[in-house]
Amino acid sequence: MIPNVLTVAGSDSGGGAGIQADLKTMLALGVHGMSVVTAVTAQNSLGVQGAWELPVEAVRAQYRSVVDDIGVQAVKTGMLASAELVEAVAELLAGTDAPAVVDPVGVSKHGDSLLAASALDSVRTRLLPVATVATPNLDEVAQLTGVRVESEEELRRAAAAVLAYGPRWVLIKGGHLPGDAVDLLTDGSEEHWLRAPRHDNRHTHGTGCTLASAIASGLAKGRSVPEAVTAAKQYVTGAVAAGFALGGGIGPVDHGWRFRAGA
Ligand SMILES: Nc1ncnc2c1ncn2[C@@H]1O[C@H](COP(=O)(O)OP(=O)(O)OP(=O)(O)O)[C@@H](O)[C@H]1O
Ligand SMILES: Cc1ncc(COP(=O)(O)O)c(N)n1
Repeated sequence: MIPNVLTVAGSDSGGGAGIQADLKTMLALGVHGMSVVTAVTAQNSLGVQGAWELPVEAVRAQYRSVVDDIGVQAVKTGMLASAELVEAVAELLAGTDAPAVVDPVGVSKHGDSLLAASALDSVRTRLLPVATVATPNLDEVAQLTGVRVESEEELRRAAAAVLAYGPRWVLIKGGHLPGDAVDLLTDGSEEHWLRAPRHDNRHTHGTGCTLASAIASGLAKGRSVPEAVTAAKQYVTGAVAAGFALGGGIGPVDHGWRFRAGA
């Protein structure tokens, strides 16, 4: 049986992040990918030129179509744009019997806002409590909790501040710190440090989406959270190492790096 994984996220016309990154990751990791589109962005390697949210009923209808007929073994959320969409998706997740990986996408790599400031409170109080794993980057940690991380030691304080909102596990992504690419996974009692060499590659568009979708794919296959996160980190590290120059700015990671390595 091939597990079904659902992404609830925004479309990236450039194909490097969002829904497109999620579905490519799912194909590469051997699960069946499905999508609920929350917003459409006009986006490329230079930034986000425009963004349009879908009506909340369109998001609910897509979700119900997939879950009620096909069924899901894991869900991943990404760009949710507004408080109304965050709250609707949190309610849908709460009624779904599958693990949820919540990537609380706030700002794109180019600094374009992908979430209204008025939605932050709904992320804290409605979305994070229904997450099996929340995967904020350091900017999102600062936005959501006020904790600013400038060194590896401070990742622990960031994790505690996010866990206080109720996700079962948190993976704090230290990709924006200098030095090794170090992330901290914890549920408040166990700690797992995930360390990979930093690849000196500026083509890192979509790393966060790719990592969260890879975790959801592992959970859908029945792996534990630490096992799924460890495998996902290996996949994203290889994808960053192979990332390619596309357009005039920050190119995408290579979701197909394992196929090419084996070709
Ligand atoms: N240059 C790099 N080399 C190796 N790993 C990296 C690099 N940059 C980021 N990572 C890893 O990629 C994953 C995503 O981390 P990052 O902090 O970039 O997330 P993000 O900012 O949410 O990504 P996104 O660009 O999708 O918003 C983490 O496991 C991080 O350690
Ligand atoms: C639709 C969508 N979702 C998520 C991201 C974050 O990815 P990045 O930080 O690499 O720009 C994005 N740029 N676009």
